[in-house]
Amino acid sequence: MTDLGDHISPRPELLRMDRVDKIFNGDVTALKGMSLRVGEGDFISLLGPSGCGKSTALRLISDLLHPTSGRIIWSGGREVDDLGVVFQEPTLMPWATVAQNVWLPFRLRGKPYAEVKSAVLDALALVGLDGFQNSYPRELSGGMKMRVSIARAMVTRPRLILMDEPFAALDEITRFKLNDDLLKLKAAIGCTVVFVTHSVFESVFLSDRIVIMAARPGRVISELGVNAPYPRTDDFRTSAEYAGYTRQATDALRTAMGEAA
Ligand SMILES: Nc1ncnc2c1ncn2[C@@H]1O[C@H](COP(=O)(O)OP(=O)(O)OP(=O)(O)O)[C@@H](O)[C@H]1O
Repeated sequence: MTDLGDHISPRPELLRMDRVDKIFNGDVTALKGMSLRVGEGDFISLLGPSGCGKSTALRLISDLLHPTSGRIIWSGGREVDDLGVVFQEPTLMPWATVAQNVWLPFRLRGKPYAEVKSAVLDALALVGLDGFQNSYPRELSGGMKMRVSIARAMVTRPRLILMDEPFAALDEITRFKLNDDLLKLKAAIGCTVVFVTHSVFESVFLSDRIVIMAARPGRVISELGVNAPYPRTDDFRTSAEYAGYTRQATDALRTAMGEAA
């Protein structure tokens, strides 16, 4: 399935996975022939059963892993500040304050706190944590810790944010709230998001494109465009249109799981 998404995403290309295979230890085919076009400003969800290679795809895009074959090409090349990553666990430093945690990507690039303080405080304000800069992670709820993790990922204003099931461990109400806020944040900073999830509901609410994957070997089997306008609110969550998209995504996922069985 090459040139996937060329017909669906009209936006300028940010990056492209071109027939990427990833084989671990010579015998585990985590991904086979994955092609994906990511457009500037897209919100793409990778949806699929456990083991279909969703996290492997994110790690390949973030350069933590290298393809066994195929290529990942950034249009116009990639700068160090172009990428932010959010994992399922907030992965905060417990001994450091919220502000020090969010400062980390700058610190790793040798930038003193005083120089980037306003960017750190802006990022915290954008995730709804105004005034929490001197708190420690242990003083925060699970949802607030995830907000810090998101602030850290976007503090350098990356062009692309990769998110690997960031809300899976949260209760449903907190998850809804973070879904709402993530869309607002994306609109505010104008970034592109590639988001991994097991949840059909979450993928439909957030995405303009859902890439459905199957396991053994991990591969893309179909793509669903969600052509509902942003901003999306609770009205969208309770609409017939939303129900229709969740039905289509569920059917596609069922096919993916059937193919994998
Ligand atoms: N470092 C590794 N070494 C060997 N095999 C690996 C490695 N990382 C992933 N795999 C295997 O590659 C396949 C895809 O794994 P991956 O974690 O990408 O799937 P996933 O879709 O993200 O799964 P989940 O939804 O459970 O997180 C699995 O069979 C997994 O066991």
